[in-house]
Amino acid sequence: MRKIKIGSRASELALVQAEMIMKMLKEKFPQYDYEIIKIKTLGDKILDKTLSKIGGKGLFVKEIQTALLEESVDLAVHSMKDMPAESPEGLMLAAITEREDPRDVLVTKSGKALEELSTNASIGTSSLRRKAQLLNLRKDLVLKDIRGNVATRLNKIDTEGLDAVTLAAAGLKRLGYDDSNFYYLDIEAFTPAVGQGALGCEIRRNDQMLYDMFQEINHKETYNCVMGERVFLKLLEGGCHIPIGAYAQKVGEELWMTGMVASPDGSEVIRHKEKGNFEDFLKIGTKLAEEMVKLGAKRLLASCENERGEIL
Ligand SMILES: NCc1[nH]cc(CCC(=O)O)c1CC(=O)O
Repeated sequence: MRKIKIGSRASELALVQAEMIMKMLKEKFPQYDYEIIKIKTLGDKILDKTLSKIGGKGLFVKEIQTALLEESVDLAVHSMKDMPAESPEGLMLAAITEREDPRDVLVTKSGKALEELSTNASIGTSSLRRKAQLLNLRKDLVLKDIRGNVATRLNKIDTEGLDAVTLAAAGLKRLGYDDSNFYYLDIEAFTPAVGQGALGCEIRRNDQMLYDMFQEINHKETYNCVMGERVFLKLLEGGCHIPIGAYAQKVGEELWMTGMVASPDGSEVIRHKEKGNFEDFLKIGTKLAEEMVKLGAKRLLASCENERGEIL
């Protein structure tokens, strides 16, 4: 009997996510054995530098992809937000599961709204996208770089004396945090990261059995939305770290997608919406990128040569 080995980062969130996928597999395919194998990635080992300085988002997935290629695991569960634009040769994305809440959350001790924070309040985040959008809404805010897993970042409200931290709702919810001190940032005014809230299942391209199994696990609606967002990201970002985000959703029989590009100081934010037939997700992502270039996204992108940072 085949045993399916699932590779996961060792963080609490990554393990919860790997367990969610394992449970879905077990329910549909109880005839197989499953095991989660923890893998330490470079992004987990280096906690004292901002991510961009050590190589960007691929850091969280590279070791797991190597384990897949070497066949020490058969499946990798990733946050789609952390996945580079393309899978390495020999691997493929077999499924994307139903999206959790895509919004970002401001966490304070007492559940304050963004408008309620005092002047010059300090907020912990290392994400260029979150920094730019926070500053765009409140230019008095003082942004502090923080790294580490979700629990570590939440603790920094106390340990570093911050007024708030911003995190993805999806991670907080999956970890079971009580949301009484959450302030959900409005998705129209605060664009999520591409793929935020969605999980991707990566396999070896030649693993027909797992490929077939995952056709029953894939969430078509989330798949179209996230793949559309990723086309937008690939066309605009081009390996350059700038504040960028996108969010697509199904509305009736249509797909509506919002794109966002900003200057790192938040003084300029360009947002634009495109919509079209739900199956035309690649076209819509492409059109959105083209329209945003016309609106000045190129000029903001050009500034990235001197402004490098984390994009997540
Ligand atoms: N950058 C790490 C990361 N990757 C995915 C999530 C959240 C879960 C998700 O988006 O699915 C997080 C934590 C966070 O940004 O708060």
